[in-house]
Amino acid sequence: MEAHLLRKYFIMGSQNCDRDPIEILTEAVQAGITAFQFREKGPGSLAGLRKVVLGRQLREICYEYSIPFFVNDDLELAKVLGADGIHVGQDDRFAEEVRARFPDKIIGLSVSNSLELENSPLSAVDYLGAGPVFATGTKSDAKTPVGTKWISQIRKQHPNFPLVGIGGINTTNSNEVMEAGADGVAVISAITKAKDIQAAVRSL
Ligand SMILES: Cc1ncc(COP(=O)(O)OP(=O)(O)O)c(N)n1
Ligand SMILES: Cc1nc(C(=O)O)sc1CCOP(=O)(O)O
Ligand SMILES: [Mg+2]
Repeated sequence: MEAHLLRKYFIMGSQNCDRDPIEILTEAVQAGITAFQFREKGPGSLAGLRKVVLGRQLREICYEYSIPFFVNDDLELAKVLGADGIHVGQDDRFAEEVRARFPDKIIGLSVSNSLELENSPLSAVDYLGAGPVFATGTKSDAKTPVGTKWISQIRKQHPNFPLVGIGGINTTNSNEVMEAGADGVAVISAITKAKDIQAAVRSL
């Protein structure tokens, strides 16, 4: 994949939103996000048909603005929505299985420590999501923050592998993540909770 697509990677589900998710994503794409992940998960999230209906609307916005659209975890949903990519974690479906099923989609994999990295099938995935870099209140089962050191360690081991930092990243600390060697930053609350999404995306 082209690593520049990871530069400002926005992740969102309706459970992250205090107002209409369609409005939030529209403002974010207009402000210059480079990728979007639909992560409808956790307390307050939609299920079943309501999840699919929202996913279709968000997918359409990304299509209109030529932004790659990813689905988190849910392979069936990714298929139904015609997603460009899928993000899976260490506790989700095996990345090789996802690759076998979706040879043409962009596949992202989470890595939080050296053991996970060593055991990761890098040949089956297109980018790594590394974190949580900083403490996050958004994901209740997030691991202990690993700091920007984790980003620089991965970058040292894999100089050219597409890499995005995630977890507690905001407009004031995103530069640290970039300086450590990431190709980009993946954020939820830095955009969903921003008073001015245009300014937030610009600063990231
Ligand atoms: C870009 C990106 N990186 C990491 C994650 C986290 O994935 P995972 O560890 O599977 O946790 P959940 O998001 O499924 O709760 C991600 N979603 N995106
Ligand atoms: C979805 C997710 N994954 C993480 C990981 O470490 O893998 S942290 C996280 C939540 C990111 O939300 P915020 O930008 O609001 O901190
Ligand atoms: Mg997951």
